[in-house]
Amino acid sequence: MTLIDLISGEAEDKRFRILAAASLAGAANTATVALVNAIAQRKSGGATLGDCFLFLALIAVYVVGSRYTCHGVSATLEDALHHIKVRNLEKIERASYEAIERIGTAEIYDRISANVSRISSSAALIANLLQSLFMSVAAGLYIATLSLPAFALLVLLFGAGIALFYQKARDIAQNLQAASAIRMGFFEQLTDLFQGFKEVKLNQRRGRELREDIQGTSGSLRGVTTTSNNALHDHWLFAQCNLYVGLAALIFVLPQHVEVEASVERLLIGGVLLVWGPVVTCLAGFPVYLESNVSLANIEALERKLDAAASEDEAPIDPWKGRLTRGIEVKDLAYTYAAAGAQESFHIGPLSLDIAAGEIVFIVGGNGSGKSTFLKVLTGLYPPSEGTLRADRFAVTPDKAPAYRELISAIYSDFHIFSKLYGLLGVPESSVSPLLKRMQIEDKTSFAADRFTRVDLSTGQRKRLAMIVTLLEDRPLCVFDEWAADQDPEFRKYFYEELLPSLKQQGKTVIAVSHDDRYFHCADRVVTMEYGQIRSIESPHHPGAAIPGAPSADPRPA
Ligand SMILES: Nc1ncnc2c1ncn2[C@@H]1O[C@H](COP(=O)(O)OP(=O)(O)OP(=O)(O)O)[C@@H](O)[C@H]1O
Repeated sequence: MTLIDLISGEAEDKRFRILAAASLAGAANTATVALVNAIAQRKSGGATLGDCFLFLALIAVYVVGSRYTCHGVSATLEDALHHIKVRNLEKIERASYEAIERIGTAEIYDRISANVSRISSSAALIANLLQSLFMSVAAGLYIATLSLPAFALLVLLFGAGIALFYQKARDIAQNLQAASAIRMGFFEQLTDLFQGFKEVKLNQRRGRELREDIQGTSGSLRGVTTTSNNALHDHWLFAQCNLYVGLAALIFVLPQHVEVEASVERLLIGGVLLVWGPVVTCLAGFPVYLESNVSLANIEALERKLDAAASEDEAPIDPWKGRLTRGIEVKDLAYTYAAAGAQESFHIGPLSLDIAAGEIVFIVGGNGSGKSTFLKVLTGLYPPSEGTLRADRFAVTPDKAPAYRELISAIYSDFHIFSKLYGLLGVPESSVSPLLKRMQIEDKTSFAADRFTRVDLSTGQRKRLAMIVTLLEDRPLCVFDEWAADQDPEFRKYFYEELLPSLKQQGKTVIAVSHDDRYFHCADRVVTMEYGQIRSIESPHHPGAAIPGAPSADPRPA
């Protein structure tokens, strides 16, 4: 799709009015020049009062037509871009977490913000282009009325020039596409720099090496952009030469073959100069037009990826209706990350585990044993590659996964606190304040107008804010990934010995990843993971008791 297709599709019934306004503006502009030419050619008398009125009327038509065209194109383009953004946001919402992780945030940010802005900046260009096009047509007709052979000669010359121009434009578009890919790499490296700024500050060599990499990318970008700009300038020169050829043909070639009066000759030259203005306008805007088309192609490519990633129905099947009464059954469940290069990708499973409603289960194990990955599968973020996940005996299939996730309130290790309490908008301050007190952060932040007044707190305090959100959500299944890791000893004790039991008392099921072995007794069962497998399932309240389904063999891969 090109920029013109986009605007044309969006304009619908406005399309005709915009085209009519552009053609009126173009024709009025041409007629103004023709009128001035005609007055200048008069042998006697000069301009009349009628000429003066006609002149003013033509200017008025031009102003009204041009204004309508510009405003119409700009509003239509902004409407189209707004729809693109809204459509993509909906697609992002319906895409699986796994797919968004794979696509990466750099590409999505770049397409939905930078590319959309680039297209937005071309509205004036398109409006000018439309008017210039009609002006060229009107000027062509004017030339045709003066001399048909001159008209035919110019159409032949300009037609050949335009065909060559567009042929070459394809190479430039490819260059612009390459520049766009490099620009995204540049953006990723800048993100790396700012996210790791502390680390860069502590290590000059790291900073230097990262800067060298970013400079390398910037250098590549400079190379590709310079090539594109040079090619565009060469194009512009070529088009200018094409016009000179047209003028030369009229002055030197035409009179050799066709009888042309001197006065007509002058008018013809005036006519060509009249075409010159709009053509130069079009040429000057050509780079922006090409770049906008590349941006549009990028957005379309992202949309295709999001379409392929759309795994979730807007109206999922919901057999649970917000309740979990029996529990969760995991049967031979496995998940494998997508392979990255030659390295074998990590996988968990096959895992089997039953979690009864109201139970507190700790998932423990060494770093990289697959605990967080298991939690993501358990919470319906990653679809199992094999096996089944059931809640209250209903299989969590893609058509039910969104409803299943509504049973869960989770604080992942890379949790996020939203700027507003989305999902809970309208919750009264009187419900939040006691929780701020309970989490001992009432002197650090408060709650007003659907948001916490401050969220720039310490990691442990931010986790307490996340816990407040969980408590407010009041869902039957609570999942915590190393929540206590950043808490002081006093609060860690509070989490294990008071908070978790109180959740259990409310009938909630709790699954928590933990490294705090001194609190393992707070769980009903402790599931130990190793190399993506369950190594053991123990019940701290019944040590040594045989746990059904607990594997005993060494799970390490052979
Ligand atoms: N997004 C990802 N893409 C590909 N592989 C991943 C991804 N996230 C994790 N892994 C792989 O999965 C392995 C297990 O990671 P996971 O976070 O599940 O471990 P963990 O047991 O929670 O570790 P820790 O105790 O350190 O938090 C990692 O070693 C890594 O190789």
